[in-house]
Parts: sequence; C-alpha cells; structure tokens
Amino acid sequence: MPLTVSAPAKLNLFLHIVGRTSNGYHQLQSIFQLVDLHDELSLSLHTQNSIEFSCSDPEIESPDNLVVKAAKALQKHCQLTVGARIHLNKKLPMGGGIGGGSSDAASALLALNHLWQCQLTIDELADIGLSLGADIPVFIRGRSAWAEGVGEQLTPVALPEKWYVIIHPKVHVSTALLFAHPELTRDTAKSTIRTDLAALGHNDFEPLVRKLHPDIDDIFNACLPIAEAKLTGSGSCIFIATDSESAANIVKAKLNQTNPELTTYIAKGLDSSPVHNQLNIQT
Ligand SMILES: C[C@@](CO)(OP(=O)(O)O)[C@H](O)COP(=O)(O)OP(=O)(O)OC[C@H]1O[C@@H](n2ccc(N)nc2=O)[C@H](O)[C@@H]1O
Ligand SMILES: Nc1ncnc2c1ncn2[C@@H]1O[C@H](COP(=O)(O)OP(=O)(O)O)[C@@H](O)[C@H]1O
Repeated sequence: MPLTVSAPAKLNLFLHIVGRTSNGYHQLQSIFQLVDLHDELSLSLHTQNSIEFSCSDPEIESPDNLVVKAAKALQKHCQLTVGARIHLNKKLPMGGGIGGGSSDAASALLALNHLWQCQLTIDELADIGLSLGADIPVFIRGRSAWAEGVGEQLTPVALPEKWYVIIHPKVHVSTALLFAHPELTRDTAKSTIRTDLAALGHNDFEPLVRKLHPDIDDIFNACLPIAEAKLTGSGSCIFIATDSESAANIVKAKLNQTNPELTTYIAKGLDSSPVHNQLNIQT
C-alpha cells in the first residue's frame, strides 16, 4: 500500500517587503495561513535508486517538478541506494501564490523521510527545503506562522478561525519577474510580531500586479462593493476573509453573480498541516 499524504495550500494574509539580503533576495514580513485546499501525494519504496514520478497533470509531469527535485535532494543528502515511486494528484491551481509546488515538495520530503527512515529532524528537512525554494520551510514546519527573512524564519501564531474565498484569475504572474521589477516597493517599515497585521497589513506586490495585469485589477474592482480583497504572495490569486462558512458562501455567490466566469474556491484556515497528523509528527 502506498503512503498517501496531503499538501495544503497557504495564503499570505499580508506581505511586506522590508529590505534585501546581500544575495539580492528580498526580506519579507508575512503571515502564512495554511488552508484546507490540498494536493495529494502517494509514495512507495523503489528498490532501485531511481525516482519514478507521475502526475495527474501531464504539464508538470517532468524531472523539473519540485517533488522530484525534493526527493533527489533528500536521497543525495542521506546517500541512499533506494528510490521511490511518487504520484502527485494535482488539485491546487498553479502559479497563483498559494504555494502548491512548495507544499508538494515539503510533503514529499516529510513523507520520504518517514518511508526511507532517514530520521532527519524538521530543522534539517526545512534546510533542504529552503535550498529548493523560499516557501518550502513553512510547509515542512506545518504551522500557520509569522514569517521573516526570506520566509524561513517562522514563529507559529494562533489566528482567528476564518473561511476564505479564493479567486483564481487565469493569469500567470512571474514571481521572479516581480521581485526583479524596478517599481516594486522594497522599503516598508519593519514591524514587531503582530497578528493584527493579518487584517491591517497590505501586500507590497499588489499595486504592481494590478498595474501589470489589468485583468487582475478588474477583479479587485469587482470585489470592491462586496468585501475587501487581497493578493496572496506574488499572485495571481486574490482572497477575501470571512468569519463563517456561510458568509464565505454568500461572498462566493455574489462574486459569481457579477462574474460567472470567475474560478472561486472556499477554504478554511488551518492552524496546522494535515501532513503532520498523517505522519504523526509532533511539533
Ligand atoms: C512571494 C512568495 C511569498 O510567500 O510566494 P509565491 O507568490 O511564490 O507563492 C515567496 O516569497 C516566493 O517564494 P518561492 O516561490 O519559493 O520563491 P523561490 O523559488 O525561492 O524564488 C523565485 C525567485 O524570486 C526571487 N525571490 C524569492 C524570494 C525572496 N524572498 N526574494 C526574492 O528575490 C528570486 O529571484 C528567486 O529566484
Ligand atoms: N509540484 C508542482 N506543482 C505546481 N507547480 C510546480 C510543481 N513543481 C514545479 N512547478 C512549477 O512551479 C510553478 C509555480 O508553482 P506554484 O507553487 O503553483 O506557484 P506559486 O509559487 O505562485 O504558489 C508552476 O507554474 C510550475 O511550472
């Protein structure tokens, strides 16, 4: 029987860019909110040391997939002679700033650490994850968290229970291009840890994303009379926070009434990642 684990999505409830590191990466402050939308990974042992990867979405069934990169990184780190067969059931929208690829990679690292009996600590897995992408450590640690640095300095925070309406504009936004853009605001004042920034903070990518992508700007404008909308990560997904599932359903219905073409999801905020429960990891 293969081992099956989830890979949850995240929202950046706010995202302030507060500076740059010497290697050009950006220093952020953000709150990562895990949510109950997820991909699914099935993994089993392979007696040869190859990583056999398949995916429900043929577009990302490639050796470049972050899942394959994560598996190979762990295999190399632990100098293993065994491999794995991994299937990814892709359900999360891609390139939307909800961290699906990063979460898939994190769940692969956590599950393979278990399957291959590597016995690496969460800190060691988070370091391997960070070498593959700035968004991976939060999914390794598996807690909604206040984030600093490039997103790897994480402090778990308790957040009020929320349901989110997530809108996925079918627009591809390049994270690397936005981070490199001359008009990006990079000097937002640093704050001490404050969970009220979940509501009061802003996303420094938002003005630029709206300027560069008029279709996304149109969606923000369509949300205006309904509720406050925010961008997650570098986009393109937009979300609206509500206090109950029924309130989320009402917002979703209103949005779809004004624009039936919109792809919308409802997601509940999570304190901790389902993959940690599935693998019985205590943090
Ligand atoms: C913006 C955020 C917020 O959570 O999320 P997404 O919108 O991607 O989900 C992340 O910081 C994205 O993290 P991630 O998607 O893992 O980015 P990476 O693969 O590490 O980096 C992609 C590119 O973005 C730039 N980059 C990334 C992170 C960072 N703190 N500063 C940067 O300047 C670098 O040029 C890098 O080459
Ligand atoms: N397992 C994966 N799932 C999704 N995308 C992946 C994966 N591995 C690599 N990618 C590539 O990374 C890009 C962005 O991935 P994703 O994590 O969905 O976006 P974001 O970082 O904006 O949340 C995709 O367009 C795809 O080319």
